[in-house]
Amino acid sequence: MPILDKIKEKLHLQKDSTKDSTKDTTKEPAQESATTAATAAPAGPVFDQSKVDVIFVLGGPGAGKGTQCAKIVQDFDFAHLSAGDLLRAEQAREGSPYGELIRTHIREGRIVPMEVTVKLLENAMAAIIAENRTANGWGDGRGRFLVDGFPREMDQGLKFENEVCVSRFVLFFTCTEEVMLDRLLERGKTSGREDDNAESIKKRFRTYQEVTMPVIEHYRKQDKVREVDATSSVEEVHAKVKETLEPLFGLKKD
Ligand SMILES: Nc1ncnc2c1ncn2[C@@H]1O[C@H](COP(=O)(O)OP(=O)(O)OP(=O)(O)O)[C@@H](O)[C@H]1O
Ligand SMILES: O=c1ccn([C@@H]2O[C@H](COP(=O)(O)O)[C@@H](O)[C@H]2O)c(=O)[nH]1
Repeated sequence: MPILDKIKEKLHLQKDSTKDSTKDTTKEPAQESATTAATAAPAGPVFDQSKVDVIFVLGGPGAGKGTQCAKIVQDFDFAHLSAGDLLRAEQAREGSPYGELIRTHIREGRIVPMEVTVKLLENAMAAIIAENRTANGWGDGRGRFLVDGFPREMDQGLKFENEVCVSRFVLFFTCTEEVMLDRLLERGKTSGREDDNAESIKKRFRTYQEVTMPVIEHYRKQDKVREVDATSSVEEVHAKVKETLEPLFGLKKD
């Protein structure tokens, strides 16, 4: 069986609208299925953008996306989902049929087939929303997510926005390759990541330039990019991020 079909089958990629706690449930089931059958159109995003805020967090490898997301969740009521972390967890999960596929893609700096990543993100969002958090922007099917390191390619973004949730905007961290390389080589001394070595980093930079930068340009044309220079210290970068987010979301209440 082709690998993508195998992935779809194993991850149960057929839409399950019963999981959706944010959708309009007032329609009669018969009416719903009749509409679906008549138009055969996709059901639309699982999560309603008026209830669920998604910020895509992008920037080159080592720009500091993960570091800044960790700081954002200290100040704001967001849940942080790193696409790379979800993939590494799936890779390490005993019995996962995708372990080897994910490992080789990550080592080669390539993008894992989007079906896997989009489903992992959707599942993680659904699980967090089901917790019914009481924080600002949460509860009753609502939620706020930083989706870190995603979308890495245009098709991923389109699939996520068509099937999971439309994003609010992209938080884009800019940094020079020279600085990012230094950071990643330093991180590689302790991270245990198979892709924090000079050879993989070079490939990741190429993928970023060729495949991910067009995603930024796409959202820039829609005026959906908030850009932050990430070359300065962690605290300085965070201060700039805070200025961007505070008027929109308000600080966490202690
Ligand atoms: N502003 C900063 N100044 C100095 N070092 C930083 C800064 N931000 C992050 N770092 C360090 O650089 C390394 C990479 O940061 P981080 O993991 O946050 O980047 P990333 O963009 O998430 O990377 P990747 O895409 O590879 O996961 C880490 O070791 C982190 O501690
Ligand atoms: O949407 C995604 C995100 C990540 N990957 C793969 O994971 C590695 C590491 O990602 P980090 O964000 O640096 O943790 C990345 O190089 C890709 O190989 C992906 O395929 N799709």
